[in-house]
Formats: sequence, structure tokens, C-alpha cells
Amino acid sequence: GKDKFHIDGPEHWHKHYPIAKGDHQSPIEINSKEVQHDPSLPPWFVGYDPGAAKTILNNGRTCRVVFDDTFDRSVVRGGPLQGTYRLRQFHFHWGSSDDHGSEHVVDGVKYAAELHLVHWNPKYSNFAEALKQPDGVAVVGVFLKVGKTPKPEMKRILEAIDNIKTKGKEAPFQNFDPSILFPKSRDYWTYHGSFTTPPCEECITWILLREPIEVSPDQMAKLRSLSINAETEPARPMVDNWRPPQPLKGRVVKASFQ
Ligand SMILES: NS(=O)(=O)c1ccc(NC(=O)NCCCCO)cc1
Ligand SMILES: [Zn+2]
Repeated sequence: GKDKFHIDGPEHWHKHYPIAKGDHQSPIEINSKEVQHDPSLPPWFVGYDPGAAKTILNNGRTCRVVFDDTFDRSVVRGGPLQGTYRLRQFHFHWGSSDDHGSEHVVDGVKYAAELHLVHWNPKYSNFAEALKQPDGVAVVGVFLKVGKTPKPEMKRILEAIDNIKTKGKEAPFQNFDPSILFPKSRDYWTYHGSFTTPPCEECITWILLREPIEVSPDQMAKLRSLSINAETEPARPMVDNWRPPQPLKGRVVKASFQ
């Protein structure tokens, strides 16, 4: 299955997913000096129904919280988007230590982790169809920065990790509105890119929040306590599940702020 390509590093993905060497790949380096402030960019909004949250799972590559996306129940709209996009799942990427782990890099700064909230355009019949379209998917990205104060809103996710330590484990995760994880500011960068893992489809309008949320070293250690192996296999820690920045290839990154 596709999993064996995940064991091979990002340098190998193109052999089975040629688009991995495409012109609109993610993540990228954000260079503030080259970003274009776009005053016409409207604010973005979410309307998340906590009741849409269903389960949390360890898929061997990240920990993912899955939502009911059978109707416009939890959506994002505005910003660079036309219409509403339905929340399907959110997940994280992180490093083996606090000094790296994010996928996008801002003016050379690697954050300890990056949260991705994945939404798809319901003008397409389902997620699998949407990921074949340039306007099929919208991902809101939030950087996690390590500081002294733990983020209380992360508590429920980190507690749930105890039930999904190994690959294939899934547990109920209900009544959760992920917008409580957002920072105060809604300032964002936006550009057209791709999934950062296979199939690397170039279907994503990225909305990357400028302001990181702060988590504690212990909270990062908890993420790193997840394993990529199944329960019956030798323990291998789930760390460094990030793709390095990809060539910008002439794309312009727009900023909603000066
Ligand atoms: N890191 S990321 O760019 O936000 C990302 C989001 C979803 C996915 N893939 C996903 O949700 N499902 C796998 C696609 C197979 C079709 O269902 C991969 C990477
Ligand atoms: Zn991601």
C-alpha cells in the first residue's frame, strides 16, 4: 500500500508520485521581504460544530482528529476562499526536539510543531474528488512555539494520546471545537500548494497563521510519546513527521497584513 512510500524519505516520493517534484509543492519557506501584502484579502471565518468531532487516530504517521463532513457542519470561509470548505480532519507535524518540527519555515525560523486543519470544497462530490482539483482543499496552518506556559486547550488532545499510542489505534474524540486552538490574531499568509505527504496533490489553498500558539516542553514530549509501530512491533517513536520546504517556483505568497 501507500505506506511503504512513507517509510522512504521525501526524496523518494516522486518515484511513485511524480507531482512531488511539481511547481506547486508544500511546505515552503516564507520570506517576509518577498511576501506581497494584499489589502483586498478579506478576513477568514470558521463555524465549527463541536458535535462534528468523531475520533482521534494514530495512522502511523501523525495523530489525526476526524470530523463528520457529510454536510456543511464545520466550515471555513472568507480569506482567499470562494465559498465554504468542510472540516474533515486536523493533525500535527513535529520534530525530535523543540528546535524544529514545523513544515513551513518563516524567515529561517522552524517552529516545534505545526497544526493543519484540513477542509475540502463541497462543490466536488467527495474528498477524493476534491483533491484532484486546484481549489479542492483548504488547510489552515497554525505554528506551535515552545514556551513556559502550556496551552490548556491542547489538554484534551494530549490526554487522548494515551489511548492511541500505536499505529492503527483509534478512540472516540467528541465535543471538540478546534478553533479554541487558534491564536488571538487572524493575520495570515496564503499561497497555492499541495499535500505535504503522498499523494502530494497540488489541491491546497494554504491559510497560514502568522501568530504561533505557545505550548510547553512537556506538551511537546507528550506528542513525541506516540509510536509509528503497531502494538505488536518493536517501539519506534513518532517524531520528525515533517516534509522540508519545497521550491517556490515563482509563486507569490500573499499576506493579509502589512
Ligand atoms: N499535511 S497536509 O498537507 O495537511 C495533508 C492533509 C491530508 C492528507 N491526506 C488525507 O487527508 N487523506 C489521504 C488522501 C487519500 C484520499 O483520501 C495528506 C496531507
Ligand atoms: Zn499536515
